[in-house]
Amino acid sequence: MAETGSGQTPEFGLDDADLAIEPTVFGPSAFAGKTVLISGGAGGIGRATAWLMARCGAAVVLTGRDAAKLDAAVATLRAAGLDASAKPCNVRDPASIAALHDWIWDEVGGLDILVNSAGGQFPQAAIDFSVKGWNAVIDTNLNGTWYMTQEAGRRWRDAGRPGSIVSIVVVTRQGLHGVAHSIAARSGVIGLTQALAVEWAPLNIRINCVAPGSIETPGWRVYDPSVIGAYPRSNPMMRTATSWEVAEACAYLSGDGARYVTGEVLNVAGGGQLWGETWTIPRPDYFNGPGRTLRQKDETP
Ligand SMILES: CCCCCCCCC/C=C/C(=O)SCCNC(=O)CCNC(=O)[C@H](O)C(C)(C)COP(=O)(O)OP(=O)(O)OC[C@H]1O[C@@H](n2cnc3c(N)ncnc32)[C@H](O)[C@@H]1OP(=O)(O)O
Ligand SMILES: NC(=O)C1=CN([C@@H]2O[C@H](COP(=O)(O)OP(=O)(O)OC[C@H]3O[C@@H](n4cnc5c(N)ncnc54)[C@H](OP(=O)(O)O)[C@@H]3O)[C@@H](O)[C@H]2O)C=CC1
Repeated sequence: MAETGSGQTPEFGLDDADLAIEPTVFGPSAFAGKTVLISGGAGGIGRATAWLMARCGAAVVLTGRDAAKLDAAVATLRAAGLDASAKPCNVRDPASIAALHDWIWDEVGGLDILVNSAGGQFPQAAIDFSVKGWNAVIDTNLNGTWYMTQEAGRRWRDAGRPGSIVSIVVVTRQGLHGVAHSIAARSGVIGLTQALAVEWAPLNIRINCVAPGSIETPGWRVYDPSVIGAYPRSNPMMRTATSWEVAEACAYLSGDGARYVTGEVLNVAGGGQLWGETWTIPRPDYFNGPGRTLRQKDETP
């Protein structure tokens, strides 16, 4: 891993110097003339998506809560000759989202693509969730994604312009345990995406989700090292992935190559949606035992 322009190397994942040179299947003009808003744009997956689309000609607008983190990301993108700007916003706060969109439409000249990458959760057994903890995760991942999505949709409708949205979720069907609040929130986002794909087709707005597997990013800091050590075994490819591998999926789904695709969830999980398991908390002993045969079924495991 190389040093970033700001001299900081993230504990996990690719840094800006890596993102500046990662090879891509997309051409240098694939997003020319497009403005792309990326929430969580200074985080791992959002930052990689920003670099990819900016390197392919887009004007990228980053948002997140931490202004200093956003400014540092923009400085490095600009130093590479790319078109980047940022404005802080809390996706849990509709007023700050409205202010962000006012600025984008007044100062940047409108919007073409929204990537909802702001999100996260903390690992905890569901039975121990507090009301505040549950609400924090639902508010960030479900409500926050909805507020951003609705605001973008309204502006595109009012301007008579087409739009495209990609929301980052998690693999909800199997494989990710110890984050039930996040599974609930992301299942909501997936249902919302399917509903909006139909309702917003007349507005010429496409909307899809990307469900990443084990992607090495700064977001991993909240997981125990023993848990992180098991991530390569969460999928049949037996490896973790880079933020760049998710960014390329975001570029495909949000761009013209996917012009006939809406309401989809693209797993970028190395097949982890089919095989493998990931505990974000240490795996309970119950699941480490040999299991029971039919004759033993009434015995204590
Ligand atoms: C195939 C598939 C393979 C898939 C394989 C996938 C493997 C990797 C798994 C996924 C990885 C990622 O998504 S990583 C990328 C995402 N990034 C993150 O998750 C970063 C961390 N998460 C966040 O920051 C989240 O946004 C979030 C938790 C909602 C932060 O919300 P807030 O800013 O409000 O946070 P806080 O104020 O700190 O906390 C609010 C309350 O939440 C609760 N809370 C917070 N942290 C807590 C904790 N560690 N333990 C208990 N409770 C906690 C408390 O009640 C807090 O209130 P008090 O009690 O009053 O304090
Ligand atoms: N990494 C992985 O293995 C996986 C990640 N994902 C999901 O992908 C998405 C991106 O994750 P990743 O890049 O890894 O994580 P990061 O933690 O690196 O990035 C998430 C970003 O979201 C921003 N954010 C969080 N809450 C808010 C908020 N209320 N308002 C605005 N911005 C917010 C944070 O910025 P700031 O602190 O400045 O607000 C942060 O930079 C998340 O939804 C994550 O859960 C899903 C599966 C696996």
